[in-house]
Amino acid sequence: MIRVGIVGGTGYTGVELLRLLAMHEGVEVVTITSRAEAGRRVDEQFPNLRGYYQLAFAEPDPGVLASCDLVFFATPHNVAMQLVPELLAAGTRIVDLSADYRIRDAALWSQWYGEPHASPDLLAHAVYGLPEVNREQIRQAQLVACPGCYPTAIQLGWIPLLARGLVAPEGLIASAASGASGAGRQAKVDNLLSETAGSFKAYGAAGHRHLPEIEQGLGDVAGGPVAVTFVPHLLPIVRGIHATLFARLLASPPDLQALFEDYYRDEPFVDVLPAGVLPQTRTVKGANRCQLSVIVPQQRDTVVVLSVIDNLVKGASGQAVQNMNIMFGLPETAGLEQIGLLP
Ligand SMILES: NC(=O)C1=CN([C@@H]2O[C@H](COP(=O)(O)OP(=O)(O)OC[C@H]3O[C@@H](n4cnc5c(N)ncnc54)[C@H](OP(=O)(O)O)[C@@H]3O)[C@@H](O)[C@H]2O)C=CC1
Ligand SMILES: CC(=O)N[C@@H](CCC(=O)OP(=O)(O)O)C(=O)O
Repeated sequence: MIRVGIVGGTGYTGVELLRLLAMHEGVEVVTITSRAEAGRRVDEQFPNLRGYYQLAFAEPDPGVLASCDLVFFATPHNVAMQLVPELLAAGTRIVDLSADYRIRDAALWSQWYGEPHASPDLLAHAVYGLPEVNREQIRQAQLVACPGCYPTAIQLGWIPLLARGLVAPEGLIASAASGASGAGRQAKVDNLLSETAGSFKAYGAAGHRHLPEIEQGLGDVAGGPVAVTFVPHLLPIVRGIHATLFARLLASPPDLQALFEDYYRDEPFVDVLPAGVLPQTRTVKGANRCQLSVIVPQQRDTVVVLSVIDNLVKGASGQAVQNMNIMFGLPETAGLEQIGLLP
């Protein structure tokens, strides 16, 4: 049994980790933290978990966390980076769902996150936890930085085209939309039902903090710099991301449907839909799955990729469990076989 700790158990990604790990036979959750709810039973706070956990929330205790084989951080940025150095020194492995270790360049991180990085020396040791790109490095990693939700949907859509050098790397355009759970469980006026329902809007259009992460990851795949225009939107749904990705083809392309199917043939959690079938957020809701379609509208020189994920599963907690499975030599699909909820 892998002894697991979770820091940040009362956010949406924390409770989603608990839901997924309850079905995972190789894991025992030994501690789960919340400062606000310390002492309260987990299944009292989240009745969907009744019968699965006997635990109560606890204050984060570095000693208890250091006794775990693996600690998940499901916390806002600037939390993991304070505790991770001590836990790594104790031999505990880390999967961080926050942005603290996603960007290799500490100055670039500070520019987008607005504060100095607390453990910049560890950035070079962190492995970016997108298994479809970094599976081999993840196996040995002590510290895995789980990708953000938009970066997961967007990178998986463009990777086959950039890896094969088929599109112009400097002119990539991503229009993506997220359900409101992407903003977390903190109370904010912008996320009230009456602010979101029945409406659709862009936000962060002048620059979103996921941009440097997307450009870094795609640059690694392309083998050189890429430039992305990224505009996120807020969808009046709870879960789901839909990304519409535009890129200019450099030459008359090969059969792109066959290329995508071939590229992701052995990936358990990336599903290239048949030609003519377009993805929907509801078919991946609750599932650790990215569904993709590739199209060349009007047979011109722009290729469009459509990519959907559940932001809380393949975009966060499911991907975190996938990383844990790889790190501990378990079947990659363990605990992650849920089918999307339709409708
Ligand atoms: N929501 C999503 O779709 C996605 C989120 N992420 C990332 O995952 C992380 C968690 O997101 P989400 O679950 O939405 O966040 P929430 O804001 O909903 O939850 C935050 C959790 O962190 C705990 N926490 C906050 N501050 C501290 C602190 N200083 N020390 C210890 N614990 C703290 C809170 O508990 P308490 O304050 O009681 O201790 C709470 O349990 C974020 O970094 C987010 O960016 C990544 C991908 C997708
Ligand atoms: C709808 C919504 O507000 N989404 C969030 C994305 C949250 C996320 O997952 O990003 P990190 O993991 O990098 O925090 C946003 O745009 O800020």
